[in-house]
Amino acid sequence: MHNYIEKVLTKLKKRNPGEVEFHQAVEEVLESLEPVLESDSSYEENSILERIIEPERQIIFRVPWVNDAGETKVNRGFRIEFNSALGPYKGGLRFHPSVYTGIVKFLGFEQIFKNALTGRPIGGAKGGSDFDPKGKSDQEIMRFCQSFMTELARHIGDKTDVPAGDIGVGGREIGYLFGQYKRIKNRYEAGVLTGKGLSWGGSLARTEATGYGLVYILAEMFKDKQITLEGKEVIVSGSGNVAIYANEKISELGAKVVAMSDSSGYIYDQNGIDLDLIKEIKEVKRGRIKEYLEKYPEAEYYNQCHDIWTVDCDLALPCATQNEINLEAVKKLIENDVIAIAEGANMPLTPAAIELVQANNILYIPGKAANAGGVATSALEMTQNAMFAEWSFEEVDQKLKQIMINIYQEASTTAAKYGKKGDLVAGANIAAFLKVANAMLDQGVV
Ligand SMILES: NC(=O)C1=CN([C@@H]2O[C@H](COP(=O)(O)OP(=O)(O)OC[C@H]3O[C@@H](n4cnc5c(N)ncnc54)[C@H](O)[C@@H]3O)[C@@H](O)[C@H]2O)C=CC1
Ligand SMILES: O=C(O)CCC(=O)C(=O)O
Repeated sequence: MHNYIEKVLTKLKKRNPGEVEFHQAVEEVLESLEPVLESDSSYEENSILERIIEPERQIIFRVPWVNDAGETKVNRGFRIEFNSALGPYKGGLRFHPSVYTGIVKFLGFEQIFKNALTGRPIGGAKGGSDFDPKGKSDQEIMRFCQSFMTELARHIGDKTDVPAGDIGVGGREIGYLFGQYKRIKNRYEAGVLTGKGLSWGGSLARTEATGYGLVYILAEMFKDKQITLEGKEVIVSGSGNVAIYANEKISELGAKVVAMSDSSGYIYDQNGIDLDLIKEIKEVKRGRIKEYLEKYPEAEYYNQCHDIWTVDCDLALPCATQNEINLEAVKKLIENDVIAIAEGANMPLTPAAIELVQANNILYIPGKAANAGGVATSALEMTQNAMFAEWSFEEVDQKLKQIMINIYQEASTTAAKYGKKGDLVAGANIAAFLKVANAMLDQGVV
């Protein structure tokens, strides 16, 4: 490993003890930068790595709220404003009990590079809370969101920092957050959040964008490799926003999704998953995936969500959460002759899993390229808000598709240029790094 990278990683671990997901995300990016650092010493001379791994601002705050039983609860809120070299901070909010600084920092760090790949003028950020939305009433969710925004409001703005959804934060939560922001600021600032409702500043196709974008980039890679999607059997983990719309688009293109999951287990339906039923269970009833069996008793349910990767498939689309595919899971996928893995989730493969995937020449698209369609469409939502315009579904979808094609081509050509032909991890990391690092050089020591 390049001395400079090794020195920075050692310092990172010392200064951010215990934040293992953050270490993992940084290590993956920095390791691919070796050819760049060797060919241009200005990054080292200007301490770009030391600066790029240090968030510009970290906000941690108390979120008190009252549950339906009248008890006062306290959660912790986070917003990590990581890098603004390319534009206002941009990235989602995650509500999940596992959220702590290490998770928010890994997600914020990934977001810097993902956002750079979209070609839109957006910096990187992430936020959230250790609040668990599971089992909470609508009123409890609203009170929590209002309390969360009461503090967050002072830190964000349409030209400062623009949050959106992530795990546990969808259209309902964005609505409550936006309502409270508007009330506090006494100003209709549509561009302060993305993922809004269609009648109050949201963009058509933002709901579908991450899942659709994932399939668009996969389709572009398959076109390049002359492989067809038609008839392929697919595993999509998760059954939330990304998973549902990845399923929708890949099915439309002729593939068959045979397994989906939630945090309690997974279902296998050899006839192909009935997506309308999944939407009903997850988007309307907010229920568990197991309820699928009530309509399709011949389908199978297993109560270990991680075992979904033992299902025979051609394509694996992890769309649930970080580190959901470990070495053991990848061995199983390879044994079952998987052709390609594309990451809808952020960092779903462990480092050992990625290494084995690459050693076996499995086609692989890393999350910061593969799931960039969501944030890219958020940037399109910001553009529409700034222009007081509303584009049609087809117009946004077409722009999204073109952005995903561009990301694939940029990652592929950059990989080849730096001697890593076919390695989209290196290609995506290097292409994104060059944009952000060069902007930082231009802007001086800030
Ligand atoms: N929503 C967006 O626009 C974007 C989301 N992502 C990433 O995609 C992933 C999913 O996010 P969303 O779909 O937005 O969240 P969501 O909250 O809509 O859905 C998450 C789904 O994953 C399931 N899940 C959680 N832990 C699981 C586990 N260990 N095994 C199986 N299923 C599990 C949940 O039950 C739920 O179905 C996350 O990694 C997120 O960071 C990435 C880019 C954009
Ligand atoms: O739309 C956005 O701003 C953020 C989406 C997101 O959280 C992500 O890309 O991981």
